[in-house]
Amino acid sequence: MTTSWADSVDNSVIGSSDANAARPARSTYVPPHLRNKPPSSEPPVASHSSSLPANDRVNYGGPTAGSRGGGSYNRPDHGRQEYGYSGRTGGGWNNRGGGWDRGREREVNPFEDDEATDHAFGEQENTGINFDAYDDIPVDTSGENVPPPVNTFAEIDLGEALNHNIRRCKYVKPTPVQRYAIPISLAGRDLMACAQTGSGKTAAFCFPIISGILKMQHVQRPRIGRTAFPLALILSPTRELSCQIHDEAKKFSYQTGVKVVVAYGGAPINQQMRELERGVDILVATPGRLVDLLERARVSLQMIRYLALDEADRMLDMGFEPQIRKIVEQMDMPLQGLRQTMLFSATFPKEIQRLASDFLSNYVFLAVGRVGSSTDLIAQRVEYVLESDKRSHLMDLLHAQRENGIIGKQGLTLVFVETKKGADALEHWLCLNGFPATSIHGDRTQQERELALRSFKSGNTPILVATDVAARGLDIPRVAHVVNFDLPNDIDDYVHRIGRTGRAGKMGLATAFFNDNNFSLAKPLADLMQEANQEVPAWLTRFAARASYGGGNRNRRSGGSRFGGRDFRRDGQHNKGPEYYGGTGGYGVPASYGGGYGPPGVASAWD
Ligand SMILES: Nc1ncnc2c1ncn2[C@@H]1O[C@H](COP(=O)(O)OP(=O)(O)OP(=O)(O)O)[C@@H](O)[C@H]1O
Repeated sequence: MTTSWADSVDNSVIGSSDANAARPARSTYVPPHLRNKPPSSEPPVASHSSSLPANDRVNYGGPTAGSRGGGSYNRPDHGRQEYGYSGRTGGGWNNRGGGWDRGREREVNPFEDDEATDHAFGEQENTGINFDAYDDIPVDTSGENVPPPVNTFAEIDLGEALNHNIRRCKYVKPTPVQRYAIPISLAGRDLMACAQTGSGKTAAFCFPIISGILKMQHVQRPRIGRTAFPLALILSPTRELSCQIHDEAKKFSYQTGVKVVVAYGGAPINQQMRELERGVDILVATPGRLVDLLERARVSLQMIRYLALDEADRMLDMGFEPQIRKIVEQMDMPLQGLRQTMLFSATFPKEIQRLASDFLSNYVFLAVGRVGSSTDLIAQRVEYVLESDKRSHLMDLLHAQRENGIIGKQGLTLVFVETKKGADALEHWLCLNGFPATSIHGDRTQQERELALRSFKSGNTPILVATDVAARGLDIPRVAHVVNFDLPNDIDDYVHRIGRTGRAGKMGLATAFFNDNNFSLAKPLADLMQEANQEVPAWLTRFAARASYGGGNRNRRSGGSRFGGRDFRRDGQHNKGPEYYGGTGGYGVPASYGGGYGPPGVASAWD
């Protein structure tokens, strides 16, 4: 029995280095940042003895063995019972209850929404995937004893339940990144994977995690107050992306018994804490909200077996690195080697690769496609447009689209701007001019952000004006056109932005408005377009030449080899000190990277 705060500190589990170790029950969990603190009369963390079932996974064998501490998970689905906000009823919060209908304790069918959407858009199946587009894609792996790739899902032992969900997702065969990354991860190897936008990275890290959890035997988790002990942690830089990964992971783990929970900023934390109390195997989170939950002792990372960072280069750039280090290195997560770590992105600058290697152990580096580049599926146009002409130019584009019938439900347009104010103003102006638009940026409430995204996805407002908060990861079907109304400062941001179209083998169009203010982007943009077999206008080539001579190019990919993603370990310089990163040209002057994400003050837009 815990009698005092000091006792609870003494009794707490301190820095487990053995993720497999079963811990004796304690009544109060003390988060690592509070351990060894002097006793206080007011414990900062409420001590609750709880009879709630812990998340023990004992002998869980998949769909046929479907039982766990809290009851059977293999109940037939009885359809989606809406509670909370559905978007159709208006008001309130989107309920992301981990896919459970609490009223009836039944797992909600996550595929129902897809079926409804397919029906609404007259689509029967995922037939748009053009795998031929990927056939001659270059693939590069490095590291010791790299496990060989597979050609089909059947070749991989993912388990019947997961295979069934893959079929439900209408995934017929693995995409190239999945062909390589899944066997590497299933072999237990750490992985740094670069693959082009829209190429299926989410499944590439979710499948091995879910399959690994299903294979775990006798995992006994501590029963400590209200603390949740997830087995896997997936971190992503934005709230919307975390929600999307959560939705995908729920589909992949439907009726497997694996419980997925999401925690992100801007939404009520109490609701998320309640969900965590009900049990969690895979926690998908944004870093800020996770740190909050860790400090409140509502989550402990001591049982983590799998750590995945999506958009890993973004997660390790200047804005997020301290939070990520805190989560991974200063709380109670097992050390690298004792957990499996997977880092994924479409872009991986070398200085970030070096930082990332701190989190990895004997890892495999995988590059699929011209990494850091855009896919050939996106037709890229760049037009010289003065600041003062941008609105009328956009209007011309939209009118042309309307005439060609590619606006509305079947053809969504995503317009990127530099600032939150700029997003509001452009949205307002578009609406005034008869183009239904909405916007997403860091100054909008989370409810507004989620509502805007839903309205855009459904085609109700087929134009979304966005800041970089929507640049990464979001998988919105039917985005036909991405307009860079304001170009970003960083070429990697450009790659991610235009990657909101041309996904999963489908074609897309990206138009950029360029003017003298974008001088520093001229060379990397021209290089990138050339790499992707796009027509580079003569005036841009001239800008690029001037930029190379005049030192105007401070962008990190100025050296741009044809195969942009290379394992930095191969350079033989990765043991060098900081001077390596201060080199001229090529990758990385520290002052330039991160520049694309704006000053530190705007980082909140990403949380
Ligand atoms: N094997 C597959 N077969 C068919 N479709 C797939 C397959 N794998 C993934 N997809 C679909 O491809 C789309 C893009 O996948 P995903 O969002 O994981 O891309 P990504 O590589 O993470 O992109 P980004 O770099 O923008 O984050 C999704 O709609 C997903 O459902």
